[in-house]
Amino acid sequence: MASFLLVCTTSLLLIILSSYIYQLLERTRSRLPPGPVPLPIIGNLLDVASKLPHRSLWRLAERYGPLVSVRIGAAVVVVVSSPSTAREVLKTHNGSITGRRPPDAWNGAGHATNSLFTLSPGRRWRELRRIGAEHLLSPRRLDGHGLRHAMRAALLDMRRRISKSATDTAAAKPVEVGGVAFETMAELMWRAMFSCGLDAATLRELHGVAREAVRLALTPNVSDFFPAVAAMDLQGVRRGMAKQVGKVYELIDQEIDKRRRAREETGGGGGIVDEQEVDLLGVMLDMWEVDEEEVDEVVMNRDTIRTFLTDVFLAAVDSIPSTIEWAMAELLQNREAMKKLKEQLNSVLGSKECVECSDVDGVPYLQAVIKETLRLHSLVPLVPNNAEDTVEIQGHVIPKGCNVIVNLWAIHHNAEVWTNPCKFIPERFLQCNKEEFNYQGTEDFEFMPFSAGKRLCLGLPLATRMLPALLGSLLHHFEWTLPKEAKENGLDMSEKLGLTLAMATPLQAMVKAM
Ligand code: HEM
Repeated sequence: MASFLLVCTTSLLLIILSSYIYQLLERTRSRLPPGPVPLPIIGNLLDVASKLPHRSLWRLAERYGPLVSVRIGAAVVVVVSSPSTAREVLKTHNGSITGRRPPDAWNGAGHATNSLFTLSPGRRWRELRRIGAEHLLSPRRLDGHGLRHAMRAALLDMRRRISKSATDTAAAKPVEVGGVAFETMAELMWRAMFSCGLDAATLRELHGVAREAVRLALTPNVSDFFPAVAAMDLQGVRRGMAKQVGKVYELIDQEIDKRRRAREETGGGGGIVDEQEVDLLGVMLDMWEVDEEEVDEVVMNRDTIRTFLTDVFLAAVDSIPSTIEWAMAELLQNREAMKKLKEQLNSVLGSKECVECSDVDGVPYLQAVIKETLRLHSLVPLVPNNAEDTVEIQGHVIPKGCNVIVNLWAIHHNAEVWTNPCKFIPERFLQCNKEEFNYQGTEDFEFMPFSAGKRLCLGLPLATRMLPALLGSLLHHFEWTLPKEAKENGLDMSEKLGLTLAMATPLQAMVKAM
């Protein structure tokens, strides 16, 4: 028995050693970008494993250069960390490096099958993306009557809610800034999707669901690095995600059923108020009905509707509140910037009851504060792609099937591009020509919080309208200060990475009505 065990152990060690040597030789032969030497089996897991991978990958780039390759379990990953290498991925070779390999979590409830975030750029992705960009989240639709009305209603509700805390001076308690922004965005999205508001219990439930779903979405998961064991879902991440996504599906299904019944009763839309017919669900149901008649071209059905609406809902209630929270945290610590911004808002808005998106176009410092927040706290720090063909970048080979991560956070902190990259200086966006730093992914690929190329964020038109309107509203109508404890001990600015990069300790602030 002992000799049998010895033979088994020796064989196992030999297999591990030879696969290790093979990996090293393969790396030299294949002209992969440089990187740390991988260990047997786990590869470079120890070099990159961290709760904040954008920072550990940034440190690797400082040592090995703007193109680094690492091996994590069975996967080869190339990390891109400079404007010039990002241009190669997001422009020159954009046709070949926009594939997706969805994290296993996204397979929960089959979500990845129809999710724009995880579909590879085939026909289904193209069609869903076109529908999203042209019909659902286009500037024309967002500036149309229905959505402008929903935005206004959500902002007025926010003002009312904060006013309650602001006037209750006897028991003045700090307000959770991200929570307020979450409620506003959730209300807005529900109105935009279904033309109805959310009751307090559903709002609370959705807050819990969103928090858990964004945590699970990118949780480091052994199933992603060792696909051979993925079916077991050892950490329960896929099951957890299925549960959260399932709750949103359930609420969306109820709205779909309600609307379909109403359409049947009124003979296909007649009698239903106009507002409902132009909301996102109304537009998607119209497409579904057309698709049902043309059986060959089915893109829209119950699955695609609920996946799309779940995606945009979660993206909006996570990304925009997190950005607002970071911006407020920076402004609360930088009283000069806060004062300057409030003065500009005051001179442009005067005593306006509600800040609308169109008003705040004329407040350059507000736009600069938002850009600087998105640079310093890059909300989506890492953009994952998959190479669908082998390509060559700056003399290195990126093999087909390899994961290619663009480290937007590292690019936004590149000291060759940004003076004092770790400091909050909104003025840097005022000193340059306006076109130079638009949001569409600049020509020089130095500032691109929404990424660039074919997979540029679909929510960009909504985000660039809601961010200034929301931040402008918070600041124009209220006076904000840090709670006593944060004033004395400093604010905890540490990060937590979920679907987006959020503040690890939710920001609390004292508020007074103006
Ligand atoms: C501060 C706000 C936001 C930031 C910084 C942001 C950033 C990003 C980034 C960096 C990507 C990855 C692009 C790529 O793969 O190259 C992305 C994708 C995406 N975003 Fe956003 N986003 C924001 C808000 C939103 C909102 C509000 C929505 C929806 C209403 C949204 C919907 C999407 C979708 C659907 C994709 C996937 C696009 C695709 O792969 O085709 N985002 N976003």
